[in-house]
Parts: sequence; C-alpha cells; structure tokens
Amino acid sequence: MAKKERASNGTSGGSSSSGGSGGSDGSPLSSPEEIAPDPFIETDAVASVRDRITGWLEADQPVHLIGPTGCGKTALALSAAAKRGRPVVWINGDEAVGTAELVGTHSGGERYEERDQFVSGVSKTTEVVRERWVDNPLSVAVKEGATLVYNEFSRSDPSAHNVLLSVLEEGILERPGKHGEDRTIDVHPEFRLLVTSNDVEYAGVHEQQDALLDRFVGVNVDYYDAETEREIVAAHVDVPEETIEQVVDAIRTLRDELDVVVGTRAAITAAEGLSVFAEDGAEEFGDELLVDVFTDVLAPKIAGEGDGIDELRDAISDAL
Ligand SMILES: Nc1ncnc2c1ncn2[C@@H]1O[C@H](COP(=O)(O)OP(=O)(O)OP(=O)(O)O)[C@@H](O)[C@H]1O
Repeated sequence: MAKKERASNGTSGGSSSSGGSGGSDGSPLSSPEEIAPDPFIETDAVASVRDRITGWLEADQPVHLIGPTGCGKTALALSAAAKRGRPVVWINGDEAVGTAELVGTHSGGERYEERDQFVSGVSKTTEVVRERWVDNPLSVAVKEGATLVYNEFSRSDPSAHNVLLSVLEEGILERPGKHGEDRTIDVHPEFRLLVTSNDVEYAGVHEQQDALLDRFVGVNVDYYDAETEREIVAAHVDVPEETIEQVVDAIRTLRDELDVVVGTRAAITAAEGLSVFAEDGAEEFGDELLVDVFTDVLAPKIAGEGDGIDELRDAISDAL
C-alpha cells in the first residue's frame, strides 16, 4: 500500500461531522498531542505562517485563517492549536450548526421522585422532571480555556454566531435556553478562537456579520512553494522521488491553467493513484496515465456539468 501510515485526525480528508470529535470519553476536548497533525511538514513557509497564527493567539486575538481549498488551512490551524499546549475543541461549520450546536441544549428530562412525609403514615410522592443541560463545543471551550478551532466557519448560518460577539467583546458567553444563575459563563482567560474559511466561501456562502469579522485578525494563506508541496506529498505517499516531482509539477501547471481549484490534497490523491495504476516499479509515467489519473482526481469538481468531463480531460491533456 502506498499510503503512509498516519494518525487520523481529520486533516487528510476533511471531517464531515459538525461537532468536535474530541476525546474518547465523548467530551469535545482533545489534548494538544491528540490533535497535532501527523505527518506535519514544517518548511520555512509552513513555520512562518503557523508562527503568525500562534503569535496572534498569544496576543489574545481571535484569528481568521483564509485561503483556497486544500491549501493546508486545517493542518495549519490544528498545528497552531497544538503548539499552544492548551486543550483543543474542534467544530466543523455547516448549515446544521445553530446556536444550540455551539453553546448547548437541553437533552430530555431526568425523572426522580420527591417524597414528603407529613405525619407518620401520611406522605405524598411527587414526580419531578429535571431538565438536563448538555454543553456543546463553544461552552466547553470557554469554560476550560481551550483553543476552539472552528473549521469552515463561513458555512454556518451567521445568526448562530451572535453568541460569539459577547464572548469576544465582554468575555461572557450567554447560553440561551439555559435557566438559572449559570445561564452565562465567564470566558476563561486562556480561551482562544481560531476559525478557517475558504476564500471563495468567505464572501459567498453566508455573509457573516461585519461586527463579528471586524474582531478577528485575518491571516491569508495560499498554496505553498513547490518544495513544500513535494515534501507534503512525500510525507503522505510512499512513492519514488521522481513520481513526487512529476505529480507536483503537473499539479502546479494545472493550478495555473484550469478553471477548477487544484489543491495540495489533489496532488496527494494523484500520487496515491499513480502508485497503484503504474506498471510495477515505474518511476515516471506516460502522458495518458497522467491525464487519466488527474481527470479522475479533479472530476468531482465539475460533477453534473454535462460535457464537463470531456472538456476537463482535454484541458488537462493540453496543459500537461
Ligand atoms: N504542513 C503539512 N504537512 C503535512 N501535510 C499537510 C500539510 N499541509 C497540508 N497537508 C495535507 O494537505 C492536504 C490538504 O490540507 P488541508 O486539509 O489542511 O487543507 P484545507 O485548506 O483545510 O482544505 P479544505 O479547504 O478543503 O478544507 C491534507 O491531506 C493535509 O494533510
């Protein structure tokens, strides 16, 4: 198998669940060691942007990491969060994320009986239903002083994020729906927020409130230099150096020439494909195999576009 053994932490395929996976006890909290991406390549380019992120977090600034699909935002965010050495809570933005998914909700009732003994032989039993409150990632993170990594945050409905304003501005989290004195939580001084957005979706999917976006510093990232991309692909796929070079050269050409987004993940997938489809032990590949593999890898980006596949194959063939 060409795929290198690695710990699974959601950075290679993108997690689809909204809630953080967290630790094995069902808590959304993970230790820094658990979420640190592995493998994680740290060339100068990678370290410099990761250190910008950790620097801003140290300065107590919420960070918005913005960049194109598959450029390494999630890996950077998790690496920066792990570097802080605080527990980490992870959440993935999507349409289903509302205020309750962030702050918590009542999860049914707990029944118990209260017994009043009036006089000897006369008693009354009352069944009481007590609502049980379950915290969700944001509440857990602000209580524990964790780093909240909120991936693809612009995919969630902006109204879900109203609660973030008072967290960032006043250091208070309100839990709508929760009754009693502990309806609000004082934000732990070590709590930090790190959100990521795809640069297209940042403006496109849901326009987030300016009042909220203004409170973040924005760190913009792009695809890495060729040497960094080669090292990343080599860290994920066990193929000869020549194959890595050929794949990364091709990916960078296609990125410039095609209308579809061609990320570093596509390079990793193509290298995995080539290692399976190539003749045994081949280090370089014929044009036809390259075109086939890249067409398959990039096809999902134009799914449902009629003649799209033929056009994509021709464009890839012309570019390579
Ligand atoms: N520094 C790195 N070291 C090792 N692998 C990396 C590094 N940066 C990115 N990768 C790998 O490249 C691929 C894309 O990275 P990642 O998922 O972080 O990108 P992304 O920008 O978050 O993507 P998307 O926009 O699709 O969510 C993943 O397989 C990831 O493991």
